[in-house]
Amino acid sequence: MHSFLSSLKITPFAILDILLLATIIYQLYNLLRGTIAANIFIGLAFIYLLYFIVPETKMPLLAGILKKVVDVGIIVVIIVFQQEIRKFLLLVGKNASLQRNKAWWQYFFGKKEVEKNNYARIKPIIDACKSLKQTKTGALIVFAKYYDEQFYQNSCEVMEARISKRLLESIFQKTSPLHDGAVVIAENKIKSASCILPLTEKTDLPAQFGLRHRAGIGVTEANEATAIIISEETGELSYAKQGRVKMNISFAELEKLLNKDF
Ligand SMILES: Nc1ncnc2c1ncn2[C@@H]1O[C@H](COP(=O)(O)OP(=O)(O)OP(=O)(O)O)[C@@H](O)[C@H]1O
Repeated sequence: MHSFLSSLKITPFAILDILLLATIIYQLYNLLRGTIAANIFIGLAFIYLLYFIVPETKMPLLAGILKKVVDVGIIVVIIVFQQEIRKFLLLVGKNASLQRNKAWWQYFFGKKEVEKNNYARIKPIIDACKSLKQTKTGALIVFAKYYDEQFYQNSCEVMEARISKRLLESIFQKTSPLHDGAVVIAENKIKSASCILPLTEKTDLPAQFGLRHRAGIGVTEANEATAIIISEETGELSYAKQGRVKMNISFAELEKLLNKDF
């Protein structure tokens, strides 16, 4: 035991190695938590475990089949977890560069100035949400950190419009041809409206969550995006980020969240 411990060298790289691995496992856990993919992952982990146990029990047929399954395991993992791998890579790549830009901006222009600019940017959105809540008009507003043309444009009406309270109100009016689906905001513009988004596959959501909420959560799982969901039934505001949702948030909370994320 002593010689085992003394053979372990704790170098800075070993610590970095452990920290990186822990971060990757944590991000994977976040991506898979509460989804069907989590059950598939457990199933695959179980098969992998059997692959190690069965040869010890001298059952050649089962061992042979398990070996064949594990041999093509990596291909199975890539196919089954295609969406999750995409989300994970997006998270690793795009988020890192965005945070860096924000930090540089704050360094040069000071935090106060950034907050002031941000408030001017988010005010029309908050005002629109207040009015939509009051009139119980259902709405879904997505804030995409990167506007993935391929992802959004196939299912959306392209807008490229300046953000304004009245425009957002008009889009979500029940008589508007664009009211069905989501508005996507990116690059400080309303990029598109009437977007059909992927629905979350989560099975542990509140019973009152229908398609609008599922789409709002789904888009934040598939993309580097956040979403405001206004319920037509109750007028309640929810905020989705990285596949998780905060329900019944106040406007003060919304302002804080948008200040941070938009
Ligand atoms: N895939 C989708 N992408 C974007 N929007 C969608 C999608 N599917 C449905 N919607 C929007 O959700 C509306 C239907 O909402 P539904 O009543 O099922 O949702 P909900 O989550 O219960 O919200 P509410 O509380 O407003 O009823 C549709 O009219 C449409 O505008």
